[in-house]
Amino acid sequence: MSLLPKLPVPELPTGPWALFLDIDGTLLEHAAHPDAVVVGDELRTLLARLELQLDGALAFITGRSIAAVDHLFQPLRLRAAGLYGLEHRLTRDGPVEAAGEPADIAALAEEIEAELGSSDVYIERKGPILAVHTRAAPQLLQRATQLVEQALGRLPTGYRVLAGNAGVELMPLDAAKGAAIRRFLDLPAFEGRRPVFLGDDTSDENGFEAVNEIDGMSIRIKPHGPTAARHVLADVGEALAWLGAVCKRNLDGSTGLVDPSHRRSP
Ligand SMILES: O=P(O)(O)OC[C@H]1O[C@H](O[C@H]2O[C@H](CO)[C@@H](O)[C@H](O)[C@H]2O)[C@H](O)[C@@H](O)[C@@H]1O
Ligand SMILES: [Mg+2]
Repeated sequence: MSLLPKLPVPELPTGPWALFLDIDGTLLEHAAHPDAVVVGDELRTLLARLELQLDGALAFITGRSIAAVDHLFQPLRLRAAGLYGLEHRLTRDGPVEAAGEPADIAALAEEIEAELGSSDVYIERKGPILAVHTRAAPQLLQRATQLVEQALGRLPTGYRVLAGNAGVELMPLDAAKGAAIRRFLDLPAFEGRRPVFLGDDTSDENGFEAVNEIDGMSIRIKPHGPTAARHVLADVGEALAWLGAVCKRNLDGSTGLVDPSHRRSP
């Protein structure tokens, strides 16, 4: 990670490319509760157009479950890696293997719920991942972090604690956005394309590192400190404006965004 000044985001990537999108804090403004975010029709239309222009080489890379993503964006369904890559939908209409909740994570969730659960603290149970949201009670973030860190000692090895945006998450070590992006790049629809990844959070840093390693474009939204991303955008508004400009330029036919030799894959 570096504090070096970041390059402005290029107007458009050159050559065939693929788009990987974080959701919260990148495409959607944060809201008081995970269920309170708003997906507008304009965003749905923009994503559907970009997906078409990219011949299917677009995927959500998110900490949410894919079921939660589908609910938010319905009726739009896109390729997705959910739960930081623990879940995948590799084709638009393909199946998702939902990850179950291990008994020890369920017990921990109930324990934290008993101590902190209130209208101000939301404990989001996402199968093997537990997120404790303290946006409405920032004074409880320290205690929430302490509880999940203490639990690490009791759980089987293979879990880590990651600071979230106004909260904290406990997750398996193999939940990582970089690996999720690499998995998509092995698919025919993504072959030979340069990855472009937009994200806003600590959990996106691993994705930035992965795309940097393969000559992709890493773009961090609203960085608060050091980031591995090579480009920055100020906020969700700028991210949407950039995506909108990319889409419009392609509609105008003035970019090589779509390589016509690429077959549209399922
Ligand atoms: O990887 P992302 O797509 O950015 O998802 C990260 C987490 O986003 C959600 O929580 C965050 O957004 C909520 C809505 O704005 C906000 O209320 C919460 O404080 C944020 O932490 C989602 O609920 C999590 O499951 C994701 O991991
Ligand atoms: Mg995010």
